[in-house]
Amino acid sequence: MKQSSQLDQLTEVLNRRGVLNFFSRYQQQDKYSKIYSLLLFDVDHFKQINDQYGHSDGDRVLQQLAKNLKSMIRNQDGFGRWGGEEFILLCPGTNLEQALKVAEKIRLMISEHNFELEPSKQVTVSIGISINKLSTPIEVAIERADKNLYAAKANGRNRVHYEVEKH
Ligand SMILES: Nc1nc2c(ncn2[C@@H]2O[C@H](COP(=O)(O)OP(=O)(O)OP(=O)(O)O)[C@@H](O)[C@H]2O)c(=O)[nH]1
Repeated sequence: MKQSSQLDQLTEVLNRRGVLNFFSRYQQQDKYSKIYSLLLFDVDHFKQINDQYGHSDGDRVLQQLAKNLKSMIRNQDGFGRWGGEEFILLCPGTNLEQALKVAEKIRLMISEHNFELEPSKQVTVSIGISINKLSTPIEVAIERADKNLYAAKANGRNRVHYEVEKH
């Protein structure tokens, strides 16, 4: 059982503190994986959903989204709500090819899910990815993923973005 101080009350997935705690345990204890990937995703035009259907339907969308995600991630992954309509998935030992597959699976699953909004509406997410060494601090990994999330939004939303960083 996770402590309630580490769970988000609305969606019952890890909250920010829970994600940070998951990460520090992973970074200290993992002896095998040399890399981790981080997926940062954000519901597209969520303000419009709130405005059109009301805040409680908006809340329900976040709850269903979190529930669906929880059912498809691996045991070793860490998943939580980073804030507002933004979620984070941390995948130990996952390379770019695998991360792109996971992200695309999530994107497609959300875009095809019936959120039972009336009138019906497609809900989509944009996803930014970063691939990191085990020693990379989570703040850096998030910053990298956030740049890619921003690009995914700018390129039209409902998409996954990853760009190799130039050093
Ligand atoms: N219902 C509900 N709304 C929330 C919650 N947390 C944040 N929001 C709303 O989420 C909305 C986020 O809006 P923006 O940051 O403008 O982004 P967006 O409309 O999703 O647009 P893009 O991210 O650019 O696609 C705001 O209107 C917040 O009020 C929550 O717990 N429940």
